[in-house]
Amino acid sequence: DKGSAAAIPINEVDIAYVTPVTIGTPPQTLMLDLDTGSSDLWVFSSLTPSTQVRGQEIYTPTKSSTSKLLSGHTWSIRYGDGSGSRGSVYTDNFTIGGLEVRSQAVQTALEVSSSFTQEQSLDGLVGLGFSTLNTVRPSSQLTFFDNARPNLDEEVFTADLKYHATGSYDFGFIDSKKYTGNITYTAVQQSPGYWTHSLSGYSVGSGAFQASQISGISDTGTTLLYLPTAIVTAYYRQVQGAQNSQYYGGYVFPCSSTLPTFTFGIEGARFTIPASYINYTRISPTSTTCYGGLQSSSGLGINIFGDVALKAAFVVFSGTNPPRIGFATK
Ligand SMILES: CC[C@H](C)[C@H](NC(=O)[C@@H](NC[C@H](O)[C@@H](N)CC(C)C)C(C)C)C(=O)N[C@@H](Cc1ccccc1)C(=O)OC
Repeated sequence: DKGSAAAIPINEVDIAYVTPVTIGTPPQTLMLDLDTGSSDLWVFSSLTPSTQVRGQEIYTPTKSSTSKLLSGHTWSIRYGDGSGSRGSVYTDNFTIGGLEVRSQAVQTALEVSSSFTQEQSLDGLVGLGFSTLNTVRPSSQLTFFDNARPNLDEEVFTADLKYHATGSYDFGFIDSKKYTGNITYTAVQQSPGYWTHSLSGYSVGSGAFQASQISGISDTGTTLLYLPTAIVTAYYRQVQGAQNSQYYGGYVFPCSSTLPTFTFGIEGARFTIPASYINYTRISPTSTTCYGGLQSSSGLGINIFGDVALKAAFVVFSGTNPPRIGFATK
């Protein structure tokens, strides 16, 4: 078995990517954020208070002949950006890109935080982290990937996220048309449940490569790239007028500044993030001050290789034993 689906940016600065999925019988289509940084599959639903729904598509379990309440089960999740949601649980048929899982746990939101209400193009998340992170209690549930794995041609899924364009997620196969050269794999530490791995180092612009093991998580659900302060300050030292703003909560610079590229290593391979990906967004529509796509991880307690980095590569999440992650140029 295998599947392939679009990864569509939800706004003009790629703040997140959504993928069409179908749930239930007859199929209900929702646009969900496939998130390797968490492991709950939750959706806006008919149980979500209408005051918290603003334009999202909802899943209505009572309209599906194959839905079943997972009685007595609840969930509650908090993300690194402070957002969160909680609710009850159904099982139902769930399909991404033609790949179906029967009796997938679909977590129906009874409450969502305001940032989810405000994001009207995002109808929920599909957690693709390791199932150990799932928050359903009293019994935790398996991710879509863990449920699909026994039927997949190959125990992998791949992410081909694109800058200001639609990319794709593939399940069960590696599409050789989507990358160039070889895939470089590196070991994954699967506890506590993120896709945790190391970079072999970095370079700023045409500067020398600094070899150093930098551990972090590859997280398709996080927009930006968060690295240790020393690396981030070395980068912005090359940017005219850059400053670390308390007010804006990170590095900002004049939008007209010339930014260097940023290169990260995976084992012996090198991946270069174009300057345009790091010139992330104006701090307001009419401002000439811009916010960087590379920020310090010091407040997070974890380095996060988010979309700004991932969209510079073709990424293979391999559920083999032991798990590993692969990067290729494209
Ligand atoms: C089950 C909880 C999941 C795994 C949650 N995962 C995350 O927060 C990770 N991914 C975050 C998501 O990708 C998020 N950006 C999706 C959007 C649409 C809201 C972060 C760390 C990159 C987590 O670790 N939450 C922390 C809260 C946290 C994390 C980081 C920093 C500060 C606080 C927690 O509650 O752990 C039990």
